[in-house]
Amino acid sequence: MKIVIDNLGHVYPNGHKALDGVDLTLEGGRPVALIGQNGAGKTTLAKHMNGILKPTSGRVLVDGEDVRTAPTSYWSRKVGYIFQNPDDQLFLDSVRKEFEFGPRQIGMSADETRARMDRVARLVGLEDRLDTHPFDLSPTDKKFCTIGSVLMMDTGALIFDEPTCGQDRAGNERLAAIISRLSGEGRLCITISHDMKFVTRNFPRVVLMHRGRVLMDGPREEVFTQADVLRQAYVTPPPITRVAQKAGLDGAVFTVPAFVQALKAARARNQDCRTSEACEDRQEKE
Ligand SMILES: Nc1ncnc2c1ncn2[C@@H]1O[C@H](COP(=O)(O)OP(=O)(O)OP(=O)(O)O)[C@@H](O)[C@H]1O
Repeated sequence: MKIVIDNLGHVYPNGHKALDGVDLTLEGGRPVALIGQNGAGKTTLAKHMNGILKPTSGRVLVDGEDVRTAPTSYWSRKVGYIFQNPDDQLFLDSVRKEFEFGPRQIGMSADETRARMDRVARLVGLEDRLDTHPFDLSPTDKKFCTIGSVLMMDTGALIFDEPTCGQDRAGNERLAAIISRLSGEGRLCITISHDMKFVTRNFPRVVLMHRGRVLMDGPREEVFTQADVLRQAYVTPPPITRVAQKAGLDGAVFTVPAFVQALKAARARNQDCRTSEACEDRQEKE
């Protein structure tokens, strides 16, 4: 799946310009995080990728097809959108019915639907809850029910809008495992998130938005070392990254093991410096 966004602009009917010349190419099985402060335009951008919104200028191409040329129902078979609030998505009286709903709309056979349901229910951890009413699920499982119902459509790309909102640590780990699995299958996973710990741990590519534009797009290691740009966009790196930066450790540090490694490397460099004549000379000069 390849999504090309070409000079995309979006002005809402009330005249508010939410996107202003966005250029992006999203492709393949490398998970991408969309970050930026509230109102930066992340959701507006993502909603163009499956035709929920149509460009007011520029173009969005999904596998070469312009999103303006077909209704949202067509794009939802190609790009799944998992909304932030499960209550906006769930409306049937069992997990099973939620999972069957999408496939039924597109005329999938009963056998195919059953086979998919087995796979998806296992992936989202709801194989024992298929006959439960979604409103009787825990908030975490409710979220996984919405994810499962979208996964049933077997789309090449998936958009997760604030998926960690209201999740506990175990929920975040389940989510990370699902995104990793889907990416490993070559699906394009795009995630909107304000949770920088989740972003830095799970998304090799990060797109930073600010006032309807892309401010940075690159590997997380590059994006999270641009402290000035992040500040300009009101994005705060995770605490461990900030501590490492304040301590002058090299590179972008996102985890405790990486912190320990960077600290050891810095100590070893200092040790080498103390024992080498060249460093002693340099230190004397300094
Ligand atoms: N239906 C709408 N009509 C008018 N303006 C809107 C509409 N939806 C969003 N906006 C405005 O467009 C801008 C971008 O909103 P959007 O929801 O895309 O931002 P976001 O980066 O996803 O923010 P958040 O992180 O809070 O979800 C904001 O100023 C928002 O108020």
